Amino acid sequence: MVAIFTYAFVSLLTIIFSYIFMKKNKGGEEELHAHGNENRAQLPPGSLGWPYIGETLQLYSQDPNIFFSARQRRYGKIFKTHILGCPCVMLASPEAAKFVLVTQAHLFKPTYPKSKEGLIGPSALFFHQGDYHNRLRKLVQGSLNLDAIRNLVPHIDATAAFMTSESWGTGKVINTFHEMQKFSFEVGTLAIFGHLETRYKEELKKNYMVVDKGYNSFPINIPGSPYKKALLARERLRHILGDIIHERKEKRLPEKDLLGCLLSSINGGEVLSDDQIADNIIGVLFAAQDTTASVMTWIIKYLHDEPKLLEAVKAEQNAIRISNEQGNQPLSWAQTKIMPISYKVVLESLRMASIISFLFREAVVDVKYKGYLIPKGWKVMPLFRNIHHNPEFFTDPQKFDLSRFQVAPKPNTFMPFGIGVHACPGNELAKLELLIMIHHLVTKFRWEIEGSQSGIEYSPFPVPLKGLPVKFWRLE
Ligand code: HEM
Repeated sequence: MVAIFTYAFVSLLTIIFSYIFMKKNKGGEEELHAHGNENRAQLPPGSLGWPYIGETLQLYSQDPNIFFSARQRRYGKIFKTHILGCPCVMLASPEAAKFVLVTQAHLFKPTYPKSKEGLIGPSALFFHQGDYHNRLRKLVQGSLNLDAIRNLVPHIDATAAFMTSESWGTGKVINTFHEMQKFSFEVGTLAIFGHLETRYKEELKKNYMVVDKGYNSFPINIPGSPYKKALLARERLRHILGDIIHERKEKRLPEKDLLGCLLSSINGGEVLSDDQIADNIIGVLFAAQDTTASVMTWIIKYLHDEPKLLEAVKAEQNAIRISNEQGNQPLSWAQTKIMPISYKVVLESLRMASIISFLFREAVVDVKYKGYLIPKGWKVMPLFRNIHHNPEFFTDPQKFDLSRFQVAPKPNTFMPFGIGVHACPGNELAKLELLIMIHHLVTKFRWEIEGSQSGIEYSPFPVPLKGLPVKFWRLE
């Protein structure tokens, strides 16, 4: 009964949401007719579903991966659909992903619902193309390059040690995803601010969590709704960031963290405004936290499910721990570079979980690709997960198998961090923090997954059901 009500409720919300979205995007349908018969014939195969709602209900009433792979089986690697009020072209081939994200990236712009843009901040780099994006991207990349992150190793190591010592190890059930969110938030703030006073960090964390919750909720701006609460928390975040920015400006210290890079940027005599800086800080926190936390949660599950592999990872990490006087010395940058088994665990987990299953772009002009028309205004979605799970590129794709990374995957078949001008500038930091967390987990704990339920929930990234409840016991 509850399931029927939930389904009916979700369906109703979906219809309302589709309608609102559709009104905003009415260009899509009109575009389709404006092209006339000749071009209409060139649209990719696939179904646009029912009038107005398209295939939105089908997408939301099942696992999205099944929705996409069923259509790929039926129509091939390029197909059209209509979801959330938008006509879309789905692309499940490496060549098509490269076309949209790299070689012809100027024909496609990033696109996000306005409600989400408002929560992060309109000046965050991932909403932009062109000069402003280039400028911001250089700054973000500069603060996350290898030289910058190698200095973070002792701090990430200390954070992982502290977090796993706090409440773990007593056999109490913990929500793995929530714990990993705390960890990735700490690492994110390290990269952004270096050392930040605890009172600021606590305020940021408290309000950021409300924003994060609202981001994943239905965007209805009425008092008490998670979305409204998130908007209010976003305002508070802006104030806190305003104070931090002000303090940093007063100190006039040339820091190399992201805030330092943003503050010292001068372009044609112009500095970035405090709003631009705040939007980009919230943007990076957003890009860094749930992504890394979801992948770490999957790693804990995969290692649990593969006992032999877990033993091999333990042997690799214990050798390092012994050379560090049983963990009394911190991990070094050089040591994080000699973890070949653990590194492949990270890569294979990124492939298996494909937590960013697809990206959204929008065609800025009519585009022809492989004889098909992608009309201006249509959404275009490179389907990473379909590519990562295609047996043409990864044999027996459902199997967790490190040997597939013995050689580099074929070009554009492995894109967990995207490709092209918007590819993830935090990818090295993400892999580094995952390796450091693996080191602490396998050398100090054994763990059991609580309950027998398997399944996936979306928050919005896929994570094991209920955030993977796990009992950890200390090894010593
Ligand atoms: C395992 C963890 C992560 C995954 C899977 C991931 C994945 C991605 C992907 C696929 C994109 C491309 C989006 C697009 O093309 O539209 C992206 C962009 C981005 N990521 Fe990550 N990311 C992760 C962690 C991080 C971390 C730790 C940071 C920062 C500390 C970060 C910062 C960013 C930023 C700022 C962008 C936007 C870049 C731009 O638009 O130019 N990410 N990420």
